[in-house]
Amino acid sequence: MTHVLEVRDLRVEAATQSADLLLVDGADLRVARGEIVGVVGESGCGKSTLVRTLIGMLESNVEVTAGEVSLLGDTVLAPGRDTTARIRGSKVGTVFQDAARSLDPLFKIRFQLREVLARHLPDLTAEQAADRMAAVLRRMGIDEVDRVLDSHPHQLSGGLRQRVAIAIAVITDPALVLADECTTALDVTTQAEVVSLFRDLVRDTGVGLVFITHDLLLASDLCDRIAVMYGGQVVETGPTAEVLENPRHPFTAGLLASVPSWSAEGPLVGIPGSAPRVTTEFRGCRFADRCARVSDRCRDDVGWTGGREDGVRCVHPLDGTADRAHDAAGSVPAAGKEELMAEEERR
Ligand SMILES: Nc1ncnc2c1ncn2[C@@H]1O[C@H](COP(=O)(O)OP(=O)(O)OP(=O)(O)O)[C@@H](O)[C@H]1O
Repeated sequence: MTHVLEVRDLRVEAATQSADLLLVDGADLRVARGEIVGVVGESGCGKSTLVRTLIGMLESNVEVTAGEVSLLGDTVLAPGRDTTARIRGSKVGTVFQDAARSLDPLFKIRFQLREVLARHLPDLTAEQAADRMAAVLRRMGIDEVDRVLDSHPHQLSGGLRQRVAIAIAVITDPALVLADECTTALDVTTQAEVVSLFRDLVRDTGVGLVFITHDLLLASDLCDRIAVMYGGQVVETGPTAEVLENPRHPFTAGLLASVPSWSAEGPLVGIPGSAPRVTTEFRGCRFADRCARVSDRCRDDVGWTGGREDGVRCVHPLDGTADRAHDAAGSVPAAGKEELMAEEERR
């Protein structure tokens, strides 16, 4: 099967004054037509770098050093070849957390949508362009099409601005949409509306969606498959229900244990400590220093248990809910447990 998106063994490095950092390491991701794949993880795990790589918007000190990316079977990124910037806006639409990044405050929405069409679909007549603009806004659940088209971004509510930002991302009928924390700044009700919009859009058009979020509840609600990232690596991947109901990576279990509704039966436990700064010299599991199951083997390069499609990057994966329950309460290394106990006592 030809996938809409196929990312293979992607490695992205950043040169800084103190060290060469590894922002994304060996990442794989596949998205089929009409599929929603969630990329979840803590802040700083490399989610946005992955998105910026896919749309050719990396900062000047950041470079792709290995791996390949294909869109609809065509290689768009490989050693010595990068055409990702060319397909941005036409075959790949992007929605960012802040609609301000997608919208220009100086221009009315009508002008901004027309600009996108003029750049990517220059053969459309004025009438066809007008029809398309009205249709895409209606698809976004917007009734007052003319008012919105004649507004500047600041005249619209936050929720409406984000709908327009999504409209800009999809007006060219892209094969793939990348949504990077695009519901994070919205209130809960608007968040639910945007999630429902995405669900309908994917069902009706067959577009592939990569939904980047740190919110596991949102991901569980929307996504068909999930890739959990930690320290620049995808550490666990599979169908959403399997990953979230039976997590195998201790980090995934820790993440779940810190979500209130998942931990209803047990204590709510955060993951003490923070992710390591991963330089190109770094070896071994990125999560080792925060993991109760750590052993010497974790200090070597850690491969996949199971495939990269349905597997876990761990040498001591959890097995079943009993393990998970134990780990949720005990996933904290000794030092972390002391921290938690001290905090309890202070309270
Ligand atoms: N240009 C850069 N130079 C050096 N380090 C960078 C650069 N861009 C990102 N990083 C670092 O790479 C890591 C991954 O960043 P990224 O923004 O991809 O993470 P993220 O998971 O999207 O986090 P967040 O949710 O906070 O945006 C972070 O530690 C970040 O500080």
